[in-house]
Order: sequence, then structure tokens, then C-alpha cells
Amino acid sequence: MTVIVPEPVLVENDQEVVDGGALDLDGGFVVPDSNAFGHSFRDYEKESQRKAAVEEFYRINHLNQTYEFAKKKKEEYKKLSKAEMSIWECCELLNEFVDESDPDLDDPQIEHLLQTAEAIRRDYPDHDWLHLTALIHDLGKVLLHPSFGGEPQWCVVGDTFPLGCAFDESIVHHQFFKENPDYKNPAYKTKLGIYSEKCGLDKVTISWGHDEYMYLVMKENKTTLPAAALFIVRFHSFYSLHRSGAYTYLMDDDDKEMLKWLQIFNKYDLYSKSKVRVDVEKVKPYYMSLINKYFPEKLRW
Ligand SMILES: O[C@H]1[C@H](O)[C@@H](O)[C@H](O)[C@@H](O)[C@H]1O
Ligand SMILES: [Fe+2]
Ligand SMILES: [Fe+2]
Repeated sequence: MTVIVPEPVLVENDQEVVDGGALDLDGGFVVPDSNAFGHSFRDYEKESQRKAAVEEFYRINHLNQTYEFAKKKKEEYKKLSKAEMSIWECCELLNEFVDESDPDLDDPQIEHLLQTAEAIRRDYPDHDWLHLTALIHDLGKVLLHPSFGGEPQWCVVGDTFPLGCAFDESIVHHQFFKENPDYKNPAYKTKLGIYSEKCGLDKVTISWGHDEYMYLVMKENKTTLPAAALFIVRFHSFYSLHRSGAYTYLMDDDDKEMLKWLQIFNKYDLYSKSKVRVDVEKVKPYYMSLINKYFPEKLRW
């Protein structure tokens, strides 16, 4: 059954740009109570047509995401030697992929990018950087594409979590970590593991996937987007931190400031998922102007 989720209601607000200071944690977005399938959002236990596949996704993901693995992948992809293309070309490539880890959506990813961007744009009209951040936040899923070796879903999508320290119980399908080789490693199984209190998230190795990859692409291609945009992209799947409040002892003061923006963003990323389609051709000129403002024409991927 397809349930049409009503468009987010726009409530007047006068936000200031990122350097301007004032930060309204409630942009006026009215959170819908059900997803595209008529269920509550991120309910991993609810019987649904996606439940079994999502569970299997997390079994394999939690088994294979180790500290060594994530380090190796980062080294490999940091070279950005796979492709050369513009941001928009990458958006179009995502047209063919459905995210197997997502219990709330089974539409091609380009729909999700535009829905997120348009929803946040309605509530934060003056924050153009936030609109573009929303448009690009999941572009790292292009790792699924054959030109990137067609990486399997388990190392591209899904929630992310720190490696090199204990797996927090708030992580989705935590039970599957028991099969992960790091689970019993004495160096990694304590609360802090290899890290120190307030070391800063930049020092923490996070499970490998589309977040960290897109962060690298943005940074290495010298985007002029603000630091908050890079933080949002890099940690948007780190739900145990931004939704459950786990691992906060790893954050430094800068991370704490940035987290506020991530929490604003998350509302739009999660709750804009619906069967309401955005007219791509209509909105494309606006997003092209933002891409030209904040990115070079061609990027290395
Ligand atoms: O884009 C992904 C996807 O939607 C996943 O299902 C979710 O687990 C991740 O956190 C998110 O970043
Ligand atoms: Fe994502
Ligand atoms: Fe997303």
C-alpha cells in the first residue's frame, strides 16, 4: 500500500545564515507520523515488506565492518582516482539505486535527495548552503555504481558507528556485532577503546560507507561550503550519536557546535521520505546555481 505523506507545512521563521548566530532548532517542519509504507519511521522490528531484507543487510554489515576494514577502504578511496564528474552528473547516476538498508523508502535515491533538499529549503529559505548540503548528502552512494567497482550495499549504506571501541547498544541490530572479529578484541571492547575522552570525532574511525566517502570528496575537491556542511555529510548516518546520544564523550567542543546543525538536518533527511515526487526539471536551475557557487565544475571521485 502506498500512503501519501502530506507536504511539510511551512511556518514563518526568520533564520540567519550560518555565521549569523541565531539557531532555531525547530525550523517549523511538521514531522509526519508515518513513512511511505504507513508505518512509523525507523522501526526495525515492525513486520513489513522490507523487514527481512533490512535485517539481513545489518547482519552482513555488522559482521564485516571492522577497524582494519574501514581504515583500508579510506586509504583506497582517498586517492579519488575512480572517476571525474560534476555534482549533477553524480545525482543522475543515483537514479538507478535503491537503498537496501532503509525501512522507510524504496524509491530511487535521486528522489530522496530532492525531497530532502526541497523540504529544508522551505523552512530555511535563506540558508542556501543547507539546501545544497541536503542535495548532496547521499551522493556517496555512487560507490554502488560499476565505475566504482560496484561495492556491495553493506559497505555503502546503513547507519554508521565508531570502530576501535565498544559497540553501543543503541546501534540498530546490535545483536549482530557478536560475530564481528572486533567484538572480542581486548583493545577495542572497552568504552574508550583506542580513543581518549573528548578526542574529537575527526580522530575516530567510523564504519566505512557513503558518509565518509562523500566527506572526502567534498574536502579534497575544496568545496567552499561551511564546516557544518562537511560535518553533516560525514556523520548523518551516525544515529547512535545524533539520535541516541551515545559516544558524546568522544566529541570536542567544535563537534558539539556542529551537532546542532546535524540534528536540524536529520529531521529533513528522515521525515521528508515520501511518495510525493519532486519535479526535477523545475528545480534543477536553482540547484545548479548552488553547485556552481560551492563546487568546481568537475570533481575527482
Ligand atoms: O542514507 C542512509 C539510509 O537511508 C540508511 O537506511 C540509514 O540507515 C542511513 O543512516 C542513511 O544515511
Ligand atoms: Fe545517507
Ligand atoms: Fe539521506
